[in-house]
Amino acid sequence: MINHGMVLEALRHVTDPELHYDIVTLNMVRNIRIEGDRVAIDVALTVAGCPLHQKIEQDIRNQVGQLPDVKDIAVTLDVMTEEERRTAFSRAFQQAQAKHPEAAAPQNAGPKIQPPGLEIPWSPMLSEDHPTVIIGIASGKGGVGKSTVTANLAVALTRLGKRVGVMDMDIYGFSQGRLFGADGPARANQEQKVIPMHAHQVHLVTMSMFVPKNQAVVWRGPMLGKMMQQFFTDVAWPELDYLLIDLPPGTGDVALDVAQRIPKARLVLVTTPQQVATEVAYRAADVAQRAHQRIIGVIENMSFVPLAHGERLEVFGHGGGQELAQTLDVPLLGQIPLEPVVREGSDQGTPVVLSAPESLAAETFLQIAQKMQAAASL
Ligand SMILES: Nc1ncnc2c1ncn2[C@@H]1O[C@H](COP(=O)(O)OP(=O)(O)OP(=O)(O)O)[C@@H](O)[C@H]1O
Repeated sequence: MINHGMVLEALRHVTDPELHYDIVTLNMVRNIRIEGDRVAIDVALTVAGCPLHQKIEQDIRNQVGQLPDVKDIAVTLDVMTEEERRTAFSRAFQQAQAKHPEAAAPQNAGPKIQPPGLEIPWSPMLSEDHPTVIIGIASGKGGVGKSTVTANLAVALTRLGKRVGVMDMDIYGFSQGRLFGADGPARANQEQKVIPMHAHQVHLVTMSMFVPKNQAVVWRGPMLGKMMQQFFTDVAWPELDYLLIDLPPGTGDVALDVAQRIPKARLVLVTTPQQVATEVAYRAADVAQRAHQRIIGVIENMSFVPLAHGERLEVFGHGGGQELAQTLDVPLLGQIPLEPVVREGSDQGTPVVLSAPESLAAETFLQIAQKMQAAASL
């Protein structure tokens, strides 16, 4: 005789291909009905039009089909309510924590997970009158050096005596851990909140603290918004003068979430001198401006290779940053040279501002940090 417990146990072997946890743990199984040798299962998917629904359905059929006496399986797929999605997300987050038992708090519990929701203030840091200045670092295109710029500006700000945090919201391409040479799973404090990593005087929270090494994150928009919320609510941020948020490239959900949920956040756009990069950056800026987000300046990265006698080799063309800044009517905060020391510093986990402080790039980062400070306070 099949019973409810046997079906549930079989379903524990079905994994959500995106969240990487089983569908029972994630609260995706809404209902199981058993009539003789017939089993009907109702499953709620995290988002509508989930492209992986066929795989989930097939896995359910495979697993439940292995139970003795099961002749017929009916699977009904629906979409989670907002409340169910929050629960699924929280559970995925908790599971990620549980996978690193060595990171557990003294009482052997993971960081507390607040059920995300508008009713809970994300963080006092977000209120307009809180002194922490929040700056999102954005780019239109990937690969223009946004993460490198974020890490170096953070370190440059500490050199100016500021207390700085970095929130790596570049969820798909998270790299801040590597750039800061910081590794290891999330650890929790007595209040069960995540303790940011601390490297080169910067407090850092990044996805690499929550996912196993080399595992890609394929969560979609709504989940990413929740992630950002948790990066505020469930992290024990210390007192900060600046919080820099490394945003994913483009104009995706996270950038819009920042605009809508953290209206006090300022935005800095990173581009290369190339026309195409500038055009894409402009589109990102356009979305930000329409969401009433204040852009405080443009940074042009990989502007030129410095040659002997002050000459410059403009590998990626000329003028993109200036043009973008003019179009947006904001200052061009600086032009960072393309220098091997920048990449080398990043690869070794020490941003160039510290690894080669005498380099032109390091000097430029410090100047930009000063200008950014001034621009953010206006
Ligand atoms: N000014 C520079 N000089 C030399 N190398 C640089 C410079 N800026 C960035 N790089 C190198 O370019 C590569 C891309 O940089 P980075 O990962 O910071 O880009 P990104 O815009 O954050 O990318 P994505 O958005 O795709 O994650 C890295 O290897 C980095 O070390």
